Amino acid sequence: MWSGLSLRIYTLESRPISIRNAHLIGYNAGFYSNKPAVRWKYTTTYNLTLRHIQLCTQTQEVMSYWSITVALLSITFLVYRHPLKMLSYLPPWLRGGAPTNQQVPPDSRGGESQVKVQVEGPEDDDVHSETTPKATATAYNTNVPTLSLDGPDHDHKSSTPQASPKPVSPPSTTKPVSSSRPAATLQPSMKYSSPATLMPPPSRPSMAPPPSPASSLRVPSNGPVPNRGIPSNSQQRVSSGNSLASTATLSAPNPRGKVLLGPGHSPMDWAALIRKSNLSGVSTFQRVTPSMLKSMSGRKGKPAWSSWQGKVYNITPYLDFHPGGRNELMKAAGRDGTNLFMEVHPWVNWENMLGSCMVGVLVPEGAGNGGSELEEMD
Ligand code: HEM
Repeated sequence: MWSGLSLRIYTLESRPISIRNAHLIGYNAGFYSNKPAVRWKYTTTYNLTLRHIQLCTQTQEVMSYWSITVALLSITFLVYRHPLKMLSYLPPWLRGGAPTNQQVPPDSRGGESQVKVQVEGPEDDDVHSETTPKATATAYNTNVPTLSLDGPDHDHKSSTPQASPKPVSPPSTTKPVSSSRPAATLQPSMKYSSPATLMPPPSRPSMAPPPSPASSLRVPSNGPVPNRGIPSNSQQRVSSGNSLASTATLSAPNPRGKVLLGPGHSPMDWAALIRKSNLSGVSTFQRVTPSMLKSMSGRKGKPAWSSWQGKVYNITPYLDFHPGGRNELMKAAGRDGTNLFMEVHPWVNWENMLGSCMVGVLVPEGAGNGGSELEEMD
């Protein structure tokens, strides 16, 4: 109806006019017209326009009332069905005395506000029967459930699950937290997730060193070398038991070419002996010439000396302790025994075993016996 009347008015005036002034223009045009038909037409149009305007005005009023009514009903329905959600759309000044986390920073809230949240927690069951401000507390408590765990006041009774931290209280070893910050609520979970409490003790390292193929060939840096068998390519010599043989060593060799040592002449006994006394047979270090070394052959009451890498040793005390026998060892007496030694058992540590038997150093012929110089060198 509205659009049809508007079209008629536009047609009569041949130009767009506002609806507010259309009836005035049509009325004036028909009033001053000489033709009755035109006058009637315009008058009718005028009357229709007036009626239309009246209808429109009434329609607008009715529509306005209906719109307002529908809007109010919708808002009421939404507030009734979703009070929490609708509360969030309200401006802060309309929420009144229901502070939320978004309004107040966590640091500025004291213990009283937190306790208030706890007390209002049980009222969540009455959300359907309470008004909108009552539902405000429910919304706040639901959005921030952790605030109810760190409430410092234990005298407030609360039936909410969040307000019962006692069953999961931290262990006694945990550092107590005096503050009511939410960090205290994390302690129960830290109890079960701490690696320090769950980490098993480290396994004990084995006291025995790992075996290695080279360990059997390693030359000990200190102490005597144990009585070991010769390698397959060693040149074993059987003790023949000549005139130099004593009762300390037996002439019967074993399959490895070693002789049977007498009682008290084991390698262990030799190790104990060299720790106790000086077995060199001289009071000071000697400058030993080759002729002097040759004279010390172990015969005719003289000690048996042997040189090894430029050093002279008195091997006489070791004769009865030598696993290869006296005769084998005497082959190096009065001469340099390096080659013989290295041919049989290069793995043996000569210096350690005969350290207490060292006489001096081998010097060229004519260098003389300079004991004082040896002492200075030592
Ligand atoms: C003065 C220096 C010497 C020392 C400290 C010495 C020490 C030893 C030791 C500790 C053993 C036992 C080796 C083992 O059980 O693995 C041994 C064995 C033996 N040594 Fe000597 N020795 C010396 C000189 C000589 C010389 C000069 C010869 C030969 C000319 C010789 C011939 C033997 C033989 C045949 C054996 C037995 C086989 C063996 O166990 O290897 N040794 N000696």
